[in-house]
Amino acid sequence: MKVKTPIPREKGFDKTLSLIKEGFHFIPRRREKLGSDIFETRLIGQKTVCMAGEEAARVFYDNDKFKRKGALPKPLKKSLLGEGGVHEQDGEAHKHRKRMFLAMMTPERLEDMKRIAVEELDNKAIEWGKKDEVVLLNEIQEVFAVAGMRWAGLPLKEEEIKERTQELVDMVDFGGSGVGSSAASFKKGVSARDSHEKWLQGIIKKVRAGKLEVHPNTALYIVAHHTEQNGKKLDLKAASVDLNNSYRPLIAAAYYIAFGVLALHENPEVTDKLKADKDNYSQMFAQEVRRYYPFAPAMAAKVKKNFEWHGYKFKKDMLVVLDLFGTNRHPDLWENADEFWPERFKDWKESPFAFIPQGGGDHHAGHRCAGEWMTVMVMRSCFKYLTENITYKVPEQDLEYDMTRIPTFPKSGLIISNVKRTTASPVDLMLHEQSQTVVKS
Ligand code: HEM
Repeated sequence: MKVKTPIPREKGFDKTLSLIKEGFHFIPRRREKLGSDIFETRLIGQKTVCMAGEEAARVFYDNDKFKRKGALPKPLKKSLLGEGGVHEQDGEAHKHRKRMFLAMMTPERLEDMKRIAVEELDNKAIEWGKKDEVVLLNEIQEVFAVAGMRWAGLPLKEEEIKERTQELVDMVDFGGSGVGSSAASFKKGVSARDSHEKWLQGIIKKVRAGKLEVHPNTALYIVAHHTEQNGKKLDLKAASVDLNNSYRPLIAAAYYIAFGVLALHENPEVTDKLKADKDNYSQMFAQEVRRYYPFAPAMAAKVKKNFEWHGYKFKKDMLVVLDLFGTNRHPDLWENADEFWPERFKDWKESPFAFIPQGGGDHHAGHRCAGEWMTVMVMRSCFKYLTENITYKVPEQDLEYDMTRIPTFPKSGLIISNVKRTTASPVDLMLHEQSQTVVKS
């Protein structure tokens, strides 16, 4: 990690507009220009420290030094994350709420998720075979939306699928940069959340009243009956936000699937390696997709109490932003960091602070993503399905992706054509693959 002391300060006024314009490039460019992995700037009208690298992530995920209350920008809360959920809890309240999520992620339930996702994918592939071409990102978003809602135990009617899927997509992708999307698309994200939460609240009420029976191992049951530290059930709003948090983020993994198919297209030798799956190649491939391709650019927190680090005084309530994407591409941590090379994960010395596409640190004690194991398992199975169970072509299209858009994806949405199912059922795929249910980082 390169640290210049005193910590450099970016000249000029508030840089929020530059952040919106530059997206994933905002922090990495300034680290380069200022020659330091920590620098000071101004964002949303306040002094802000931006930082990147393993050492920075270790400090950022120290619960004694940082808190989440007041750190998340309002647009993100209103659309993507919701208000009153696990993301903005701190201390014991956070640990207690996080346990609720981790109780859903048992090995059996993760296997369930994988099975359901492959089933939905196979159903879709039957439809794809009847069409000239399909936009893979949209198709996988629907696969994951339906799989997530089924897995969570929600009573989803056939005629509701399109509407509920669109709500989930609008919450995650509100039409451009997550920070700087247009007012109209942001409004779409907010109204999608309102409608979805209202639907969930109705369902939770029925479960609590004993009018809807649901298996006790499902997210729906666990959230509906979860009690807070004060012994009271979660209030209905928070319950709907966190129930949504148990499956909505799977939509994010659809972007990784589109990027993975792009990687397969650009590196044709990878397809055979994926099929052979020697040394758990599919695991290495999924990890490299998460490392190399952009999804979450950064994470924000506020200083909990004054401390000094590298001679810099971090003052209580100061805004600090960790460069997630830049850490995954940091040259100190990754050889040829800007190359797509799954084999790098073969002898990788696992570190919970060097590889942080879904946050860093400890899943139980900190804010690291509760769905990381699920993400990797589902990604592996999808990539294996797409290479072993179907054949397809990638026609001429615009495969560029815009690094100022958050989330970003190949501009065409990744069109595939001439889809043919090569096996009648994906059952072999599911049986022969032993899942890794614990991904250390
Ligand atoms: C591509 C897939 C995903 C990405 C890129 C992603 C990314 C992230 C990131 C960056 C965080 C914040 C870490 C922090 O606060 O420092 C997070 C937290 C979280 N994620 Fe994910 N996530 C993904 C999939 C999932 C899935 C599938 C689930 C659930 C099934 C999930 C549930 C959560 C929850 C509940 C939190 C809050 C954890 C906490 O605050 O303690 N995520 N995720």
